[in-house]
Formats: sequence, structure tokens, C-alpha cells
Amino acid sequence: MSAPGTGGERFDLVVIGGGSGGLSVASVAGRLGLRVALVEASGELGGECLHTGCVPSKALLRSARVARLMRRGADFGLEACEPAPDMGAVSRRVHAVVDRLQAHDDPDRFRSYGVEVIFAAARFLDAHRIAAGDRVLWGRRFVLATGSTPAVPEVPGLAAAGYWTNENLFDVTEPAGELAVVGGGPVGVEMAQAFRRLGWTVTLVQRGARLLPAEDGGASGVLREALEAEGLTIHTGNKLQEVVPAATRDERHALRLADGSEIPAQRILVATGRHPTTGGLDLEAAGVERTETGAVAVDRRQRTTARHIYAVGDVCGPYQYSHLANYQAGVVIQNAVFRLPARADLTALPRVTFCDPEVAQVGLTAAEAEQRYGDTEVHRADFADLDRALAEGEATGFAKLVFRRGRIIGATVVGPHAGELLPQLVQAVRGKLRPKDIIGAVHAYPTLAEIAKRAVEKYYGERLFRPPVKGLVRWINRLVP
Ligand SMILES: Cc1cc2nc3c(=O)[nH]c(=O)nc-3n(C[C@H](O)[C@H](O)[C@H](O)COP(=O)(O)OP(=O)(O)OC[C@H]3O[C@@H](n4cnc5c(N)ncnc54)[C@H](O)[C@@H]3O)c2cc1C
Ligand SMILES: NC(=O)c1ccc[n+]([C@@H]2O[C@H](COP(=O)([O-])OP(=O)(O)OC[C@H]3O[C@@H](n4cnc5c(N)ncnc54)[C@H](O)[C@@H]3O)[C@@H](O)[C@H]2O)c1
Repeated sequence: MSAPGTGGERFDLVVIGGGSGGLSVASVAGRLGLRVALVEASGELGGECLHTGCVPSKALLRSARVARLMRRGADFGLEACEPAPDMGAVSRRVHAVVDRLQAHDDPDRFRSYGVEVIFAAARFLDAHRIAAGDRVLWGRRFVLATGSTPAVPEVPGLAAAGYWTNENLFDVTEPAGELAVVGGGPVGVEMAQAFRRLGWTVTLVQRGARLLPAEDGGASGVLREALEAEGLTIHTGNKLQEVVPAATRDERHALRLADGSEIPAQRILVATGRHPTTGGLDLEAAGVERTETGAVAVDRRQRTTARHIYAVGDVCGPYQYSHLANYQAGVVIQNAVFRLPARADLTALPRVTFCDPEVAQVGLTAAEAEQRYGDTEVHRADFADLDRALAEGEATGFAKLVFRRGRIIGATVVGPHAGELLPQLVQAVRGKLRPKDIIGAVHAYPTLAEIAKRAVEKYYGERLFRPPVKGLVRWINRLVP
């Protein structure tokens, strides 16, 4: 660590990185009257979520879903038709959505909050100073919010063949061809389905034993079945070993897998995870340490090993979601601005993979709960039995609720709009609610949200519709006139 200097423009708070996490901290701190600098390397605010992550991927998935519905016309009594996707037009729509949302992240909006916005790459000079272009900033406190970048495996031939990542995927305008997707996490699964629905022949290779390995095994199975039914080819428990590059752009590369099989593909999408972005920051000069995985090490108050430097979002994890970066930003505001010892609590952190069917989770999965406690109870309701799901023609999937000692400690939903169904379950896990809190609330009929109530009904069903209870009910009814 370098000896701290005193020169430079002085700020109460210097935020490094203008994505989901950094923008949340800077806007609140600025409006609360702190002298705040926001330093962003890329030349525009919004970060990955807006430009190359959540927003473009969800816009692309929407076009893909419309294509799917067109093909499914006959399921609804309409003439089915095979869409002719225009990748150029799809990409233009995706960028139009991004541009529309970019207005929220206009630098002038942040300047109006009193934030000094500086477009430059930041580098620590010592524990209290950074260089940002030709300026030197002194900060009482700092927030590191530099996000993550695609982790590309070292596979012989891959670089020579050329590949897409989320950083250039949304600029694809060429007509549909053959695509190999490497990685079966959220990026791989969402994008494989989007491209398949937009007419591409897609093969997905997943090193893990199943798709979305962090999710409930049953949910992962339902998803795989749905993807295969749409014509996706999936290899799990297999790894990309080597690529034999095509001689010309129109020919196909050969992707050799660990089990000796070979996949032909014109294009390759690499979706094998992400590395925290710390390169060039010179964290050592500030005394900020990293974990074994390269993430910035933080405590539950989001403080790094240099106590006046905080970190939020993908650069520290432990998960990589935009809403987690925002949540951690709130923890930092409480600690660094209000000086309250707030701690992050991820017990009820939701996550959603926006494929179709969507996969949503809050709290523990059934397997995690069983492993941790050994005395849990799981009840499941299927969309195939739910009136609204049948009316919608979207009856794939289920909700699974995990109970322990009369409390809801986890929920998995795989099915139509699963992410939209999550909030009541997030409240249930967060508030350690009892099953009666779900069943006691009147759910509008017919809604998909009734699925949670149905799973709770199973919980009570097992307890109520038993001979001793039946006997008691008969006895009361005979006794009381
Ligand atoms: C394809 C894809 C889809 C996704 N979909 C979802 C989703 O649906 N829901 C969800 O919750 N999450 C999703 N994510 C994850 C989400 O995008 C990230 O978790 C989120 O953007 C992280 O926010 P952040 O603030 O940590 O970092 P970022 O948004 O990446 O922002 C970091 C910023 O720091 C800047 N920076 C880096 N180094 C420096 C430096 N030295 N100096 C100054 N600035 C610097 C970068 O230019 C960048 O603007 C998705 C990710 C991908 C790849
Ligand atoms: N809907 C969402 O919230 C959403 C969407 C997209 C991304 N994200 C976030 O972005 C991050 C990155 O997502 P991701 O899907 O790239 O990463 P990931 O780490 O979640 O999944 C990558 C997968 O690639 C596989 N893999 C690794 N190397 C491989 C190889 N050589 N061959 C074959 N398979 C290989 C791994 O088994 C792993 O399951 C995630 O942490 C996720 O939280 C979130």
C-alpha cells in the first residue's frame, strides 16, 4: 500500500463505475448533499445491465417469444405461421429499448443531483486518491462498482475461430445459421432459447451435469425438456475441448467436446461465467484485497479490507444480479452516508432466469434445505392444475414451497411469468411467514399467483384431511347444535 497523499480535488465520496450499483449509490449520496464524484471508464452510464446484459437480453427474448407464439397460433385457434425473423430489425428494436432507457442514466440527471460525473478510467494512487484521466481525486470514502467481464475459457482454436459474448451478441444482424452456445448458466440458456426461436439451429454445451446447476433439479429438468421440445440440442456433463476453425466465414467450425463428439457451427457464443473487473485499478495501492476467485473481499457491511472503501455488485458478488448491486448500494448508503452499521442479508435474495418457462427462486431450494436442516417439508403445485395457466395455454411447470417448523424458508417456481409470481414468496421468506399468511390472503381468481396458495393448500391438506381431524369435526358438529 502506498503512503497516502493529500493533493487532489476533494470529495466526500468517490464512486468508481457507473453501472447498476455505482449509479444507485451516487444518486442517493448526491441528493443527500454529499460532494460526490462518479468515475466511469466507458463514456456512457448504465453499465452492463443496460447496455449488454439484462435489458438487451430481455428485449431479445421478447422478439423470440413473439416468434414462438406465431408458431403456436393453432394452439389458440389461429392459423399458425412460420415467422421470418429479420435479425437486423430485431437488433434495432433491442437497441431502441436500450436507448429509451439510457435517458434514465443521462449524466445531466446525475449532475442535477450534485454529482460530478467524470468519464475516465480510475486507478488508485494510494488509499485516499485516484487518478481519473488527467485529474487526481481525493476521497474521504470510495465505492468500487466496476462490475465484471466475460470469462472466456482457454480452449485451443477458440480465439482463432472467433466468438461472441454478451458484449457483441446484441449487434448480430446476420441471417440465422448454426450457433453453438458454450455454457448452460443463465446467459447460455436465455440466449440459446432466444436464438433458437429466431430461427437458428442451436447446440448448447454445458460442463455441469445439468442446465442452471444452482437451481432446483426439478426446475432444471422441466426447462431442459421445454428447450429440447423446441429443437435445441443439449450436451450436459461435457466440455468444449478444442475448436477447429473454419477456413472462411461461411463455413462451419468444428467444436470438439471432451467425450470425443464434434459439433459443427458457424458461430460460437461463449457464456461460461464472468470475472470481477479489477484490472488497472491498482487495488494494492489502496490496500484492497481480493478473494481466491478474484472478487473484491467485503464484509457484510460491504466494506473492503480498506475500511473506508466499499464495494458493490459484480466486482464483489457473491452473486451477479443487478438487483443485488442495488441492494448492496442501499447497505453502503446506510454505512457510508448515515454511518449506521447495516449488514447485507441475502436470505431472501430472489433470482430469475428469463427463459420460457421462467425459473425463479428465493430462499433455499428443497435440496439445500434438506442438506442444511434435515427436517424440512416440501409441497408442490403444478401449473397443469391451475385454471389461469390452462386458459393461457401455458401450463408447464410447478411451484415448490419449502417449509421448516411451520415457516416458509424457500420457494422455486418454474413456469409462466415465474419471476412476476415471486414477490409474495420473497415476503414470505423474508418475513419468516407461516403458511396461513399465504392462504389467509385472498388471491384474485383466476391468476397465476394462486400457484403459491395451491402449494400451501397441499401443506394443510396433509394435516387436515386425516381420520383424527375428520373424527373431531364430526364430534364438534354433533355436540354443538
Ligand atoms: C447477458 C446478461 C444478462 C443479464 N441479465 C440479468 C437479469 O436479467 N437480471 C439481473 O439481475 N442481472 C442480469 N445480469 C447481470 C447484471 O447485468 C449485473 O449483475 C449488473 O450489471 C452488475 O452491476 P454492477 O454495477 O456491479 O456492474 P456494471 O453494470 O457492469 O457496471 C460497472 C461499470 O464500471 C465501469 N468500470 C470498470 N472499470 C472501471 C474503472 N477502472 N474506472 C471507471 N469505471 C470502470 C464499467 O465501464 C461499467 O460501466 C445479466 C448479465 C448478462 C451478461
Ligand atoms: N436472469 C438473470 O438474472 C441473469 C441472466 C444472465 C446472467 N446473469 C448473471 O450473469 C452471470 C454470468 O452468467 P453465465 O451464464 O455466463 O455464468 P454462470 O457461471 O452462471 O454459468 C456458466 C456455465 O458455463 C459452464 N461452463 C464453464 N466452462 C465451460 C466449458 N469450457 N464448456 C462448457 N461449459 C462450461 C459452467 O458449468 C456453468 O454452469 C451469472 O452469475 C448470473 O447471475 C443473470
